[in-house]
Amino acid sequence: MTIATLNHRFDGPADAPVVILGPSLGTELGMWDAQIPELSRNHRVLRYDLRGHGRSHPVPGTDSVADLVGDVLTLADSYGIGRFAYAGVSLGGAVGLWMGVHHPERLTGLIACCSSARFGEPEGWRERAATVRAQGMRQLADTVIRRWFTPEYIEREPAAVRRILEMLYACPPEGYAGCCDALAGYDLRAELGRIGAPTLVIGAERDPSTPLEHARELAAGIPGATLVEVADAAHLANIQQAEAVTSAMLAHLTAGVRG
Ligand SMILES: O=C(O)CC1=CCC(=O)O1
Repeated sequence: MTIATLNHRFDGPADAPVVILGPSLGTELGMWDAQIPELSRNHRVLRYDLRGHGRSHPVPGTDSVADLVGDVLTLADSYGIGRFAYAGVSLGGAVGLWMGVHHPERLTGLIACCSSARFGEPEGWRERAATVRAQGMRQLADTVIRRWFTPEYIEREPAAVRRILEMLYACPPEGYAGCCDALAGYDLRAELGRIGAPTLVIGAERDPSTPLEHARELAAGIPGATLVEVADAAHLANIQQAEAVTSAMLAHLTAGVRG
């Protein structure tokens, strides 16, 4: 396993319970900005960039979700953070789910937003990795963004969409491709029952990347999980329906986690 040093940022009171926020493929820690004012009132919020994304350095070679989990645990260890709540969007959620199966002792609670136990066929991810390695991010970004927001939102909120598109354009192709390789090898379907942390699953009604069935499968497979289905949002529901997602997260972090 290789470990990367992750770019990260803290918000909120130093003595509050810690929640770590994991971003989705191709984005940066700023994708959580809408959640920070509320979450950081009573939590110490630690956000990070995935390896090879934003200001985190890439690690050459094929990545696995286990590697991405190792990065987060190493980051937490470097601050002496033993136990924490973890919330992630999409690939960021997969990092939390994998942690829930393999490192349950670290988690007080878990939130998986627009995530999945398996993100489609491995071959699709290998092809996507090859495409960005050969052609860069530009073309792919213009396609992918249409799965992240509904057409109405793209029309109504061009500045918000542009900001996320710029993250995708700026994502180093090798960092992005490495995380596509990690997604290709990721399949937690048979292991969801091992997750013991109190878990909230958030799905979005109009998410074409991880359709609602993925959220329902997660909630059905994780013992005691709560499912919240968010209306009128595509894949980046925490941005498109920031209020609904933030309040579901806060309710879980306040009442649902185990100290
Ligand atoms: O970018 C996509 O197509 C959807 C996605 C899968 C994993 C992730 O983080 O985003």
